[in-house]
Amino acid sequence: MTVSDPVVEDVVSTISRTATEIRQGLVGRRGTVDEENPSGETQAEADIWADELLEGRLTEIDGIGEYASEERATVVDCGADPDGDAYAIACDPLDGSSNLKSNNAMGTIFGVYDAALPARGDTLVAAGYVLYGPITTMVLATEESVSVYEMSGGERRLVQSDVTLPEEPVVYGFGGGVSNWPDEFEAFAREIETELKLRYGGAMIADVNQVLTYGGIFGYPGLESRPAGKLRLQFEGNPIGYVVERAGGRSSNGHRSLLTIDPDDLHERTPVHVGNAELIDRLEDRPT
Ligand SMILES: O=P(O)(O)OC[C@H]1O[C@](O)(COP(=O)(O)O)[C@@H](O)[C@@H]1O
Ligand SMILES: [Mg+2]
Ligand SMILES: [Mg+2]
Repeated sequence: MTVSDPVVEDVVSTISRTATEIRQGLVGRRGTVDEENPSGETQAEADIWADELLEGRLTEIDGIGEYASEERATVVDCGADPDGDAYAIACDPLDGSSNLKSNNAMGTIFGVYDAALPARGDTLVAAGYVLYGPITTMVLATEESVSVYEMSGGERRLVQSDVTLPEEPVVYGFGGGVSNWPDEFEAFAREIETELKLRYGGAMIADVNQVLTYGGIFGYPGLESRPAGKLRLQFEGNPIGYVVERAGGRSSNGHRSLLTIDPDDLHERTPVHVGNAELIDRLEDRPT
């Protein structure tokens, strides 16, 4: 099934082809390099490599005006104007790349914004992620629906359309470390852990995919030591918020939808909570 917007279709098929190469190219690129990304985190060899592959391909697409990623300081200008007819793409080339060491799941996240970056999440026209699990899958949310594809040989094959979160939540995963959680979040987490089953793997994409599959909640809260949390709004929070909201769930920074935050900076961080609406409502009901 192709996406009705031809530029978005071009982006999605380019990411499908590139993701297959990224997956194969992880072999031999598990080490870190002596560089930090704009968020001050040590980069893996694979982070830089995946970013360069995606940048090279996506900036060639007609109708794409900007490319930005977690791994580069500034927006790449590709000529067309995202405040006019063109779109802007924001990527997390490898989400969860610290899992390379232990060979656990990782992903590639993308958002297609109809605005110059940094942009609000409610200007997204599509967003999704590739999950490098035992099977490489893509979850794609557009204005029309949320679909799941299995990827093989650079092609994507639809396996589920009109995806919605299961009504009965089953799993939860919260990042950041209990000793670093603010008291209010800890109290919420204590409640949730008596109701749901823990699933936390250290790659947001893999953890969110469990929430989408089984129902539940994923959160990376603001921390005592870092009130804005760890995850980045443009590359992680917004795309994942868009996917989960399109699938009938909710996203939040603890107070309101991630998609309604006016960004000040390309690399700004935000607390991220996504999942079944009833659970996100309960989280927001607690004063923080
Ligand atoms: O190691 P922690 O604190 O649990 O952090 C895990 C979180 O960090 C991330 O790995 C950050 O993403 P990157 O790997 O793209 O920097 C998330 O995927 C994940 O949810
Ligand atoms: Mg990430
Ligand atoms: Mg990353």
